[in-house]
Amino acid sequence: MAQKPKAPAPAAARSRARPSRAAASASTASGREDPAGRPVYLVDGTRTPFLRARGKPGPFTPVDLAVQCGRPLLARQPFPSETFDMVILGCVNVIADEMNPARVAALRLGMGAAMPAFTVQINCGSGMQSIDTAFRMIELGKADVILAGGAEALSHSPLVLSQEATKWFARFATEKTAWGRTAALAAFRPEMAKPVIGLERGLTDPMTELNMGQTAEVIGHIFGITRKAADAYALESHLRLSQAHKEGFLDGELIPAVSRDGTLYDHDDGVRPDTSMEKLASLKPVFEKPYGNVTAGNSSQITDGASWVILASEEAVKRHKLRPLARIVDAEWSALDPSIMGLGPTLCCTALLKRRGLTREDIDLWELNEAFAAQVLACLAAWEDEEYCRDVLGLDGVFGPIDRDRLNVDGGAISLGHPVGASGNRIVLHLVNAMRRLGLKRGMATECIGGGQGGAMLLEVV
Ligand SMILES: CC(=O)SCCNC(=O)CCNC(=O)[C@H](O)C(C)(C)COP(=O)(O)OP(=O)(O)OC[C@H]1O[C@@H](n2cnc3c(N)ncnc32)[C@H](O)[C@@H]1OP(=O)(O)O
Repeated sequence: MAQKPKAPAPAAARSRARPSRAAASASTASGREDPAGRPVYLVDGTRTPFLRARGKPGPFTPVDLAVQCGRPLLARQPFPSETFDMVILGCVNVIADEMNPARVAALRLGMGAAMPAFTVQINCGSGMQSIDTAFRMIELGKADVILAGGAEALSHSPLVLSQEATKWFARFATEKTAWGRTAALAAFRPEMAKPVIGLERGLTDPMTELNMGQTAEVIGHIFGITRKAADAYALESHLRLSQAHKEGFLDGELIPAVSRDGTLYDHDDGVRPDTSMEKLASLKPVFEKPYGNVTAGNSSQITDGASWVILASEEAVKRHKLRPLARIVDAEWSALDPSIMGLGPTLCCTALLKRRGLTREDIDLWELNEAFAAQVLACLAAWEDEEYCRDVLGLDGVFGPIDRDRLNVDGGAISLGHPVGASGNRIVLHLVNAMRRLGLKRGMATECIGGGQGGAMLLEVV
């Protein structure tokens, strides 16, 4: 069993009944029978460079990002864009002039006025949910070719005002007399102008009032993840991504973007090849001061970016002579206490493998979204913890270790950034490309989801 850290428990954990390894009342959708429908293939995909949010709105809105990597993707297909049956886009922070960004993106991509499109929002699971929804539609014979993506511009996140402010604006707008408007004006209080979702971009769970970093502190504490282990994980993430850039491992997947003023954005700008354990150790905890372990260096970065994949049925693959990259085998979603949301991957991956009659050893490559180093490491520790595996995952023995050489081999959200609505899509796309490069067969992409959920997708290279 992992050692408890010497520092006091994070305030987030002390201030409420601290969930133990076994306390998670968790569920998965695994009761569902496998519909054993038509095979579904991932045939292509692209993403934009991931660009750090730098305190002011960046060069691209969510739809701009979706269009930037969508246009070259559509252009390189052997069929016209009207062939798509549907466009599905994950986006968490939709901006006011891009309501239903899926549809706005489809129109701006020139996919025709008759192209149906909808947006999905399940926080950090949005970009993977779009793939799962497309997968199920094709599997059930409701569609043949779907464009499924995720787009997020955290630098453009709208500021959301309180219900009190909303009521005040409604009252002011509907007062018909000068006296009524004056009375409404007199009722305005400056604190009403304070956004309830502000520059922290909705990264606080509304039920527990813990922000995402605090939830990482909680599970890091439960599983005894040390600061040194988290920093070492973060350092490796930067080294792996910078190596992947150097070796051209991201070519084909990463598409440069050009802003309206003509500036070219052709690389992920969050990666720090020059970081070191010393530099990481010097950073102060951000979410639990002064004893926490989660810092700017071992957290995912706040970033803008988009990613698309194309899914196709077997018939569509034959008809358009497409080259499938992988088959989507199955997907699974789980839910758990929001204050330990980071453990979501342990539930859905375990349930998914069980349903498929597979074990951890059958998975050649893993992409586990790096929300926080402490969160990734807590998942790995949970899978090796007998009590957790028995009481929460319902296993007879431990799930077992995941080899670091098979996990996030080209870095992840700590070095690359985490545009929340896009990341789930990117990890699926990258998993497929990395498996093909390494000559591997079966991979799992998984992510924790703010609000207390987890998502997992199983793919096989064809
Ligand atoms: C379900 C889920 O997926 S939950 C996850 C959802 N996403 C999140 O919650 C986002 C989590 N991340 C964050 O909130 C933010 O990145 C924070 C609050 C941790 C940090 O934000 P910022 O302070 O803006 O980060 P920033 O990148 O500016 O780094 C702060 C400092 O650390 C330094 N730093 C950061 N990383 C490193 C590094 N790897 N090496 C050396 N220095 C570093 C920076 O240089 C900077 O120093 P400076 O102020 O002297 O320039």
